[in-house]
Amino acid sequence: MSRALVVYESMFGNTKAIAEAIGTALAAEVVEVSDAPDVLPEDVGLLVVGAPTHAFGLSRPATRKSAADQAGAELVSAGRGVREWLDALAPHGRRVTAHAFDTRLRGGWLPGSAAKAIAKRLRALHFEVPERPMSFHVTGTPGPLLVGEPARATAWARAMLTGTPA
Ligand SMILES: Cc1cc2nc3c(=O)[nH]c(=O)nc-3n(C[C@H](O)[C@H](O)[C@H](O)COP(=O)(O)O)c2cc1C
Repeated sequence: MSRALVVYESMFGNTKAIAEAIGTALAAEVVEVSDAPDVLPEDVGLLVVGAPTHAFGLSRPATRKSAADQAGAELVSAGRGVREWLDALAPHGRRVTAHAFDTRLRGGWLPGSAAKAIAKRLRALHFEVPERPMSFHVTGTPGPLLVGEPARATAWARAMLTGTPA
């Protein structure tokens, strides 16, 4: 039977919390990006990928360093980011559905989103990406998430299973 896999990158733990809400709703394995497989397991039919928005897109070593300096001992992702993982991911040659999400600051004044960059890369890797990327919002760089965002993530994930937009 086909299963779901959730892969996340997170500096302060906010993207991790959203990934875990999605993972629970999908009964999926949830893995931090440094532990994510570079060859997608054969039985994965649904992939969900999330990362924090850094400098209008996906993190880079320099933005992760800046986040790590702020996070201190609380740092979650100490290794590679989703950008480097997707660069390393082997072609899978079969139909796999994928969804992209990010966390980002609330309000609309900053352009760009890591989720958009993830969706673009997933499509380039021949994943089926059926919907627009999804953003969940934090109140400041270290968080916390806006009240209700984990519940919104749960609803989004449930909608993936039924094919209805959240
Ligand atoms: C170096 C750096 C750059 C950032 N750039 C952006 C940005 O361009 N747009 C935005 O909305 N948030 C930006 N943020 C805020 C992050 O999106 C926020 O820290 C993240 O959602 C927290 O998730 P995490 O706890 O999983 O790391 C930035 C944060 C850092 C540390």
